[in-house]
Amino acid sequence: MATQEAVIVTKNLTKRYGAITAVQDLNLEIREGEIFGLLGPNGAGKTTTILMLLGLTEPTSGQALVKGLDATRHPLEVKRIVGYLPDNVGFYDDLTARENLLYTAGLNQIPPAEAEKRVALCLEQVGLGNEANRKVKEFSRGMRQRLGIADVMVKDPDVIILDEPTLGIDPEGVRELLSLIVRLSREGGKTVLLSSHLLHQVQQICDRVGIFVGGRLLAVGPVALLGQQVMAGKPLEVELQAAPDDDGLMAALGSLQGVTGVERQGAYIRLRCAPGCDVRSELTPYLAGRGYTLLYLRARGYDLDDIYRQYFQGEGYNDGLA
Ligand SMILES: Nc1ncnc2c1ncn2[C@@H]1O[C@H](COP(=O)(O)OP(=O)(O)OP(=O)(O)O)[C@@H](O)[C@H]1O
Repeated sequence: MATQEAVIVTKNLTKRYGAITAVQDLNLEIREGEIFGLLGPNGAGKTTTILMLLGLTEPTSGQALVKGLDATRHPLEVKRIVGYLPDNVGFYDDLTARENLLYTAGLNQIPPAEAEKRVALCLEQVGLGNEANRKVKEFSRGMRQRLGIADVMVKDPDVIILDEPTLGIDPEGVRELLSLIVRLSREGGKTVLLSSHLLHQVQQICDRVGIFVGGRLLAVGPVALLGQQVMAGKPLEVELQAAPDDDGLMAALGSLQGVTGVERQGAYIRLRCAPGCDVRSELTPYLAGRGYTLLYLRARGYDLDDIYRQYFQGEGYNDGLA
């Protein structure tokens, strides 16, 4: 569980590449044991931020601190406490999973007997215990990512940074990977920073998210709170499905008091409510009284896709980033 102690802190962190400002005045605090999602489209500055936190890129101005250590001044100490999974993790394809992790253990000066134990445990933790002696070239992308997490775990870091960890993995693989990340945080007490543009996935596991666009952090908080902020003062829109889905249903919905608009959107019907009005609690009895059954109901604007879109629209971005 997250405590109040900040493990990752950035203070007016800024990085310019010539005329391009990749990261602008970033002020962020990530607490111990927290899973924090850094969200943004390609080019938002996520990777640049991560590289500055690891001491791999020098900030133009400002500071990146990990457990109080300035990443620019103490890159080696920071690397000791941070495990980093880049978006394109590299392994020796002709070596087995176990041999690859033993190599990492060696680089981290873990004594051989201890290394054998840790490697076996890490492979077990990521569900690759039975694949330890298979060559990595036979692994799927999902297996490689899990091996990447095992590789990060070998040195038992306090902080884990994952750059687009779920990219290119099938839905089942994504589920496994996300539950693994949650276990590392909840059971292992690790602080996790992950970057992603895959919103539904991040929404499931992050305690807080930061929305990052054009090098600037536009909003930070738990997903539910960001939803409330984005939607404050706007009329409620709900999305629903009901059966039987006939013309009478549309007419009935249109005559419900407090509804100002009804339209079809693909498989769903979208209702717009009058300002300050919320018809959700009335819908089930209202429809049941007219012979309809409510099958699905959701308030729009409160999940991460909607929140993200609102911020992008404000910044001149458009849809299609799910
Ligand atoms: N070494 C570099 N030299 C010049 N410009 C760079 C360099 N690295 C990044 N940039 C620029 O900085 C901006 C932020 O890039 P960054 O890779 O941090 O974004 P990102 O959010 O991680 O995106 P992606 O998901 O595509 O990796 C981009 O405009 C990019 O072109």
